[in-house]
Amino acid sequence: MQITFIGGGNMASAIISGLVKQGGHGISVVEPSADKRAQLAQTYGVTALEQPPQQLSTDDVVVLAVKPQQLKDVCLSLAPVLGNALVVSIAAGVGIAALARWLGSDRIVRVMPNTPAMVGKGVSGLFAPLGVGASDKKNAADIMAAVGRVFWLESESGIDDITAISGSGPAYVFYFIESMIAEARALGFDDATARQLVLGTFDGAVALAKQSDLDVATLRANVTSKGGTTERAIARFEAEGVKAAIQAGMQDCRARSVELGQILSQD
Ligand SMILES: NC(=O)C1=CN([C@@H]2O[C@H](COP(=O)(O)OP(=O)(O)OC[C@H]3O[C@@H](n4cnc5c(N)ncnc54)[C@H](OP(=O)(O)O)[C@@H]3O)[C@@H](O)[C@H]2O)C=CC1
Ligand SMILES: O=C(O)[C@@H]1CCC=N1
Repeated sequence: MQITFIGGGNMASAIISGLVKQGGHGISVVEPSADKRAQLAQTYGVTALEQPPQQLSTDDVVVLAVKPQQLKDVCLSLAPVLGNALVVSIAAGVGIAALARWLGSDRIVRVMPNTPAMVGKGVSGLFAPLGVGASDKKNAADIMAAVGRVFWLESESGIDDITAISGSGPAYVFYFIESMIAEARALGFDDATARQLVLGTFDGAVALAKQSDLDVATLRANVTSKGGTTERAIARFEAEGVKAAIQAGMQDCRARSVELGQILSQD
């Protein structure tokens, strides 16, 4: 596959790193920053361009990896050279109808990836409208499968849903990790030890949740001895509304995805 990324920032780099490890693809990246171009070429051995190619072919796949706010201008400038290339947009919010209007093509798949793609542990939600063919869907899924797990969504609003779960989710997890490391430091552990204690705990808990036949609520109950220490911590979390805050945060995240789509898709 010949894949051209438009935008070589955080998420594009994460996907490119997985594709390069897999091998067998021709990858180029269009990126305005000279420093980022040099870094991408050096780290991944990809072709880094300042401007999009003069013409794309029907067999090409173009991955739109710029910020949602940059997407309209990027699509309008791509339209004359796009030909009939398949477009994969990883941008939050902006819907297929607006993309199709700006690109003059509806051969589009939307994807919501996440940054653990960088280490091959990404989770991506994909949506393709009815007119997109099976081989285009397979190509889009193959790109994302190179960096992790792939889930097809039945409706485009599923992209907003999954943004609130897995797209933004790594930041929620890092927030929890950061909070625990800060408290471990406050208890007197040095930075490296605090990090190992907390990351080891996450690693172990996730591995146990994946391997166990028990659901996570039971696994939590198994740590929580009656009258013991964990019970106090969980009681404080509940009293402070931590679970409700996490759920409300996810709802706000989803609402922002919808709002971005409404604001940025107007014309
Ligand atoms: N980060 C994440 O966890 C996730 C991000 N996404 C989506 O991925 C997209 C990219 O996000 P992210 O990688 O974090 O953002 P970044 O800002 O890291 O990357 C965007 C890149 O696009 C470059 N750029 C700007 N204008 C153009 C242009 N005209 N042509 C080519 N490149 C251009 C930017 O350069 P410069 O900095 O010089 O402006 C920047 O390097 C967003 O739409 C986001 O919604 C989706 C899922 C997860
Ligand atoms: O914060 C954002 O808007 C992007 C989309 C999902 C994760 N990062």
